[in-house]
Parts: sequence; C-alpha cells; structure tokens
Amino acid sequence: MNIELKSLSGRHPAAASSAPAALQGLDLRLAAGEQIAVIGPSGAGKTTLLHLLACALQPSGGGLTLDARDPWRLSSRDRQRLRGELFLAPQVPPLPPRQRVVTAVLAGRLPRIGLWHALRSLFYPTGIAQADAALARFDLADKLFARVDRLSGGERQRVGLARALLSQARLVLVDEPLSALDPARAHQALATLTQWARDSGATLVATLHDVPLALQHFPRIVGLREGRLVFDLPPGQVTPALLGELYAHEPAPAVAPLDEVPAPPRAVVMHCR
Ligand SMILES: Nc1ncnc2c1ncn2[C@@H]1O[C@H](COP(=O)(O)OP(=O)(O)OP(=O)(O)O)[C@@H](O)[C@H]1O
Repeated sequence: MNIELKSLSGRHPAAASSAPAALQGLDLRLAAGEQIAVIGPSGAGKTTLLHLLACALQPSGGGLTLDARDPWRLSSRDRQRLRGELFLAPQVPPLPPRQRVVTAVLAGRLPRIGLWHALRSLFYPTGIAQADAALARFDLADKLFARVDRLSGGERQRVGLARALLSQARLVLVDEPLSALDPARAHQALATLTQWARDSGATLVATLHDVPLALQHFPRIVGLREGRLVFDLPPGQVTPALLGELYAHEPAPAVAPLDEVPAPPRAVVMHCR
C-alpha cells in the first residue's frame, strides 16, 4: 500500500486541548512493500502515528492518503472496508483470556471474512493448518490449543504477531512488538515479520525501542521526537550523534556500526514454570 502523509498532526483524544499535538506536521511517503522502523523516546508520538495510519484516529491537521484515498473523505462504510486492508498489532494484543490460541490467531482474518463466516468459525474453526503454520514461524506450534490466559506475556505477544500473518493486510502496523521478548525471540520475531512482509508485499511500519534490532532488520529508520521528524535515513547513516540528538536527556542506546552488529544470540533454553 502506498502511503503519503502531508503535514500530518494528531493528538490523543484524551489529551488536554492546551497540550501540544502528539504528532506535529509530519511529511512522509512510503511505497508499497516498504518496511520502516519508527524509533524515538517515550512520548515521541510513535503510537499516535500508528493510530493515524490505522484510521483509528482522525488527524487534527494536515492529512494522509492510503493508496491515494483519504480515509476521512470516504463514507464510513468505505472507510471500514479500507480498515479491512490494514492490520494494527498493539503492544498488548487484545486476546480474550479464555480463548484458545487457535481461535485468537484465526481472528486475524476477521476483517476479511463476512460476519456469518466469522460467527461460524467461532464454533467450527476452519484454517487450523494456517494458524498452526503461522504459530510455528514464531516457535509456538505446541500452543495451538492452549488457552490464552495460560501463556506468558512474551508468548501472547508472539500470538499477536502470528495473527498478523493471517490477516492478508496490505499495511501492517506493529506497536513495540518486542517489549516482552527475550533477545533471541525478539530477533526471531522481527526476522519472521519482515520476511513475511517481503513475501506478501505488505507495507510494514513497526515502532521499536530496541534501536540495534531496528537498525539490523529495517532498511529505513524514522526518528521521531516530541511529535516531529528528526531523521528519515537508511540504517547505515543513523550515527551515534543522531541517536544522541534523538534521545537527548535520555541515555542513548549503545549501537555498534552496522558492519559490527553482533550475530544474533543463540536460542535460549526456556524452563517450564
Ligand atoms: N491516554 C492518553 N491520554 C492523554 N494524552 C495521551 C495519552 N496517550 C498519549 N498521550 C499524549 O500523546 C503523546 C504521544 O504519545 P504516544 O503514545 O504516541 O508516544 P510513544 O512515542 O508511542 O510513547 P511510548 O514509546 O512511551 O509508547 C504523549 O506524550 C501524550 O502527550
């Protein structure tokens, strides 16, 4: 999906009207199939950007187009249809606790299938093999029939990502997908997600706090601070000085030059609790 943001501004619906907009005058273009990581300190406006792209939040200024369509000029029915082409994976996936993992993963297809099919699939799930394959890509095949409330936080987060793989979305928005994952799992999850996006041709926008992983996995890095664009560069050009500016007043993440990025850590042995 092609995306164009023109002087885009947005604020959280609960923000005080006197508070500065969370996102201020952002210009950005993404071609179909591009992958970007959005980095920046807490409160920079990363989640707000994803919500604007997901058409979950209406811009307070400027505008955006998705494949040349302005979502807020469409009828509500057409906007809903457009939302069916997008997938937003929030930081904490909204998984009903008593649901089986298989049902939670298959719910990734919901915007694409009709209401009748959706209701029927709650009782007679179809596509179990697809769910199994998506879970296997995140090392979770053994959890297919587990209950969601019996999973660890990191496992839930990976179920949320497996869900994206079934969405057939043309734009996938992932909000800090690694917060509950150990280093080996985080690396594996990003490798899986970016490979899937390349194979399916989906545009991928991920917000990440782990800067070294963002630099390692994404061909384009967007730095946001206080709602404004600080840089939009390939990873090789994101210097420690730029990161220092981006994270001023916070400890800048330590990153090695790209050609010295260490090999991903070996898989860790997980102990049963
Ligand atoms: N629930 C809320 N109520 C009021 N204002 C909010 C709320 N959530 C966010 N904001 C405002 O929007 C700004 C941007 O928040 P946003 O969540 O987009 O930042 P972020 O870069 O995703 O931060 P983080 O990395 O901590 O998730 C915040 O600084 C705050 O001013």
